Amino acid sequence: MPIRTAVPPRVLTVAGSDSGGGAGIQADLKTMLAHGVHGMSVITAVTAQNSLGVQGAWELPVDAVRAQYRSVVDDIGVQAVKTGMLASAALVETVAELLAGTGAPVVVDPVGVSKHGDALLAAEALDSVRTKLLPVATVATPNLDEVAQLTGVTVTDEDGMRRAAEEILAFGPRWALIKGGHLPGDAVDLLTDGSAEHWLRAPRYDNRHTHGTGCTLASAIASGLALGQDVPTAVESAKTYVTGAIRAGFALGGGIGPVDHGWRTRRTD
Ligand SMILES: Nc1ncnc2c1ncn2[C@@H]1O[C@H](COP(=O)(O)OP(=O)(O)O)[C@@H](O)[C@H]1O
Ligand SMILES: Cc1ncc(COP(=O)(O)OP(=O)(O)O)c(N)n1
Repeated sequence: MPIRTAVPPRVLTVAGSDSGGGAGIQADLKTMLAHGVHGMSVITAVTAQNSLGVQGAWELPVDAVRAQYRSVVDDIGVQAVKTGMLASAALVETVAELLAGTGAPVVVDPVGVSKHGDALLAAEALDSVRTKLLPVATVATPNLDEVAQLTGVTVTDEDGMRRAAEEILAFGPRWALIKGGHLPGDAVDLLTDGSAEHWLRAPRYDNRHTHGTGCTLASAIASGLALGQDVPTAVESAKTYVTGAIRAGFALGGGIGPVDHGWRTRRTD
């Protein structure tokens, strides 16, 4: 007797591997599993990484990235894509060119620097992110450091988040989600398409184990879009998921532990 007949939506992450399992491809696939979609990956770079930082990083050749993408898209198909660490200008441009033809919604997390301050994108790739990658994004999800790198705007308050969103939207994504996770006070993010404004507010959890927050949020948004949600609904629901994961983040190693991607299955209260 067949066990199941329904095929889950397929979501692709194009990102780097985090050996510690807290961010990157590993966070993305766990988040996708938690959302009931089928997660797939195009690995752009391999990092040696743990709770203390990034000890090494190696990019894959452009041809290896292209081949992984074609393998997945030409046979299996995708309902949404998320991008993360792209490492170099050549990889940013290759991925942007591939994504321009997908037809699926694309969530771009313009990963620049890890929480420990390790560079995950070459400085000379910033212009390719602005001119090639952001124009193909359905939603771009910069944190405030990435806003500063990409636009030169230093955000210190909610008005600054509005200005940052305008600058990011000028590069061409349909929606900008400016993450205010690095500001003090409540964890407030702004989602806007230039007309509608959605403020997402959550309590700030005083938990140092927050490795992988940005990857988790972007993958949860991509999962929601693949499930057929509109952008504001997918972002609201992703915010609820990442907030729960941060609240449940746990200590691993001697530094910053990961958020708990499985919090919905482990919570008892
Ligand atoms: N301590 C915290 N408590 C609750 N939410 C947080 C906390 N830190 C970050 N967030 C939220 O996590 C998400 C990811 O934001 P952020 O940490 O700024 O991204 P990144 O990992 O790219 O630096 C955002 O929704 C942000 O508001
Ligand atoms: C391989 C890899 N990709 C992305 C990141 C950054 O992830 P993020 O979710 O922004 O989490 P923090 O590094 O800020 O904790 C990464 N570290 N590694």
